Amino acid sequence: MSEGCTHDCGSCSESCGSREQNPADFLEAPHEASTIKKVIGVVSGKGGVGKSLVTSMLAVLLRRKGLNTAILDADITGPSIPKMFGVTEKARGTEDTIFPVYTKNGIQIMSVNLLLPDESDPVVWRGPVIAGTVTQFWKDVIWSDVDVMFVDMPPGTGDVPLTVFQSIPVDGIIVVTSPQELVSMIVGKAVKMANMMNIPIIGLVENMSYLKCPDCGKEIPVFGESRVEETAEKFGLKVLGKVPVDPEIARAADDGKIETLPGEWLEGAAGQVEEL
Ligand SMILES: Nc1ncnc2c1ncn2[C@@H]1O[C@H](COP(=O)(O)OP(=O)(O)OP(=O)(O)O)[C@@H](O)[C@H]1O
Repeated sequence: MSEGCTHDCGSCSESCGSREQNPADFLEAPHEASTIKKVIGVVSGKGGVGKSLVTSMLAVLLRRKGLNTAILDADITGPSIPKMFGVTEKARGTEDTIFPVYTKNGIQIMSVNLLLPDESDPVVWRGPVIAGTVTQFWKDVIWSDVDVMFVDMPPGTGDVPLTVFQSIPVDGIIVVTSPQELVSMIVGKAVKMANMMNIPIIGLVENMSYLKCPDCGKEIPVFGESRVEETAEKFGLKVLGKVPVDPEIARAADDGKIETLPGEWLEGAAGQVEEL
């Protein structure tokens, strides 16, 4: 520690033993030909709660409003974005740049599945390689004139999501939960991670929240009563939307037709992202 240390590491270049790393120290610059105005991270406590569905629908809804949207699929070991959009074309590139693939409605996407020779090939890489791939998607891809980029994060709050948050300048986080989960614990972890990174949480989205009876319209809580409101209140967060369990949603996601879903349950969430 230098004499007269003010403990403000941000304004000092000395590499002393008590230096505290600032999250901004690890940020990577995007490709010089990229323009990205806003970056939103979408996280979940575990896999399969619908994080990719929520990411895709938000990109679709904002695209319908005329914004240029993009999805960086950071879920390297479980990439599902290209499948949801029915994109099978491979990404092209040069020696040191990669071009995203455009969906039918003009959303730019980049995913490891667009680079693998066969999309069913498993990715059996270790954490640092996975995090490095995500960073490459940020640095080496030429993202064209993007108003809002969504980053579909790897599930959980472990090492890989942490590294991703350190290297990409995320403006806000959306946490996707489902009623089957220990919501309070998951949201608590996401809040801690967001605080460590100095990134605001925009709010919570509950997926598979209820099933709407096709005959009487009653909302049935198939996976148990939702606790998302009380959790949101506990952590001072907003509930941005609740998505029902719906065979139409499953069909659209699995058949690559996510852009045809109305997606009205996430209009509020899309509005919040637009305002950020
Ligand atoms: N509300 C819903 N109604 C019906 N099916 C849904 C709903 N949400 C998600 N699904 C289905 O569940 C599957 C998993 O969804 P999704 O890929 O979005 O989850 P995920 O949290 O991103 O998972 P992972 O992190 O493991 O990739 C999808 O195939 C989709 O068809």
